[in-house]
Amino acid sequence: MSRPGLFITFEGIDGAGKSSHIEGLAAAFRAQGRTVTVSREPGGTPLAEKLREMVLNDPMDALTESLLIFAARRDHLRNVIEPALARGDVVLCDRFTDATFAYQGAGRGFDLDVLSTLERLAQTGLAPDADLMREPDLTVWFDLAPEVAAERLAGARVPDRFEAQPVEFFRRVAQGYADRAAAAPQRFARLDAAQDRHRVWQQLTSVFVRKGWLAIMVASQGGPQ
Ligand SMILES: Nc1ncnc2c1ncn2[C@@H]1O[C@H](COP(=O)(O)OP(=O)(O)OP(=O)(O)O)[C@@H](O)[C@H]1O
Ligand SMILES: Cc1cn([C@H]2C[C@H](O)[C@@H](COP(=O)(O)O)O2)c(=O)[nH]c1=O
Repeated sequence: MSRPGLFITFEGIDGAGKSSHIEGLAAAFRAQGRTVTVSREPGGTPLAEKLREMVLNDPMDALTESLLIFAARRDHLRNVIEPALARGDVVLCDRFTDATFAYQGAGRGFDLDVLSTLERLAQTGLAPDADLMREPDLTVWFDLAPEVAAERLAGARVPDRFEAQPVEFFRRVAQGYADRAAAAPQRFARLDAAQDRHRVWQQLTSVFVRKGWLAIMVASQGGPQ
């Protein structure tokens, strides 16, 4: 019997530790016989990856940034996410629309109502139910103090336009995530991302075990190297 697709997103400020765990989680789902699509935003299609390069590197105002991000998102939904969900895949996506509300909304101070309008335009009319606005089934929020994230990233790579922002920007972004989580507590799972990698992995997999999406045996075997 085919299983319904699952759309799972990973959120948090830069350096919170999301990427360190996504492949491990994909392996855990595959070990249970699920087909997994791993992707990221902005990005995930050739067009969206081109838009990502611009958003991360070229100077622009917050409206331009938001329009490009939602354009990338629609292309990603049309060509990758919706087809994968229709096949019954588990889709693991490094960031989605909560990032737009946190970074462009809370971080840059851009109008949240305009973002909600763009969200509805970009995320509706693609699923089998034409009226459905696609949203994640679960959003895992790696919650970490901006000062700790900055320490983790220091010297790790050349900073992009976002990573180069001051710590005050990331305080606003972190508050943006907290507001999103408070508004949708059923969808969000908060992890204490200040713990070491192994403990973060344990927190992460226990969320999926509690939901009945991963077996305890599979969850306890994987994890960070
Ligand atoms: N629990 C942890 N404790 C200490 N360091 C960690 C932990 N998790 C990840 N790191 C390190 O912190 C840095 C950032 O991790 P990672 O790239 O996974 O974060 P991210 O949330 O995906 O960041 P970004 O969104 O900016 O790509 C990496 O150098 C990684 O090795
Ligand atoms: C989806 C999305 C992303 N951003 C920002 C957040 C990050 O700084 C970068 C992506 O880099 P990562 O290393 O892949 O996490 O883009 C944003 O500002 N708004 C968004 O909607």
